Amino acid sequence: GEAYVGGLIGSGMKFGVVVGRFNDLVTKLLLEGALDAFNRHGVAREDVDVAWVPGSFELPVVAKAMAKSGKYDAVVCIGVVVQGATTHYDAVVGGATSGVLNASTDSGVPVIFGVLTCDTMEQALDRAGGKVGNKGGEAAVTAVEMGSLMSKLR
Ligand SMILES: O=c1[nH]c(NC[C@H](O)[C@H](O)[C@H](O)CO)c([N+](=O)[O-])c(=O)[nH]1
Repeated sequence: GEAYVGGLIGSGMKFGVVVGRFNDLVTKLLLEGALDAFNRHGVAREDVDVAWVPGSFELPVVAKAMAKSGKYDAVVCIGVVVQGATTHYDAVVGGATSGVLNASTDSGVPVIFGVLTCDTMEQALDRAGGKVGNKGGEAAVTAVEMGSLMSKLR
């Protein structure tokens, strides 16, 4: 039987990125990390389209539109939800999580969940280029691997 393996070189592939403006002190760092990772994995800057939305709750509708456009090998969603500062934390996280999953499974295009759900802003910053790494960069590499894998399944 076949062994399908996604590669980590994204040259010639196209990606969409949807970024939440809420907590943009951190989401900007996550986006930078994603763009840097795409570059390091051979993706040309002009092959990455970036859309900004007000918050994580708005990520799914734009991610789904990008995925269904047929223009992208994969879509990355970037957001930050901080429990300590959010009265409706569960609503935002729940909506973003189920919405992003639906955008992916409904369109058949990988939509990568790069939404930080942290207790404190410090934890979020640690995951946006701090001592824990950059989750935006990790989401971009996941997008390259998934885009590559999907192209082999067609
Ligand atoms: O991305 C976030 N959106 C948040 N709210 C906005 C939400 O995503 C929608 O933009 C808003 O509910 C309008 O639909 C947050 N808080 O509420 O704290 C948050 O921490 N992170």
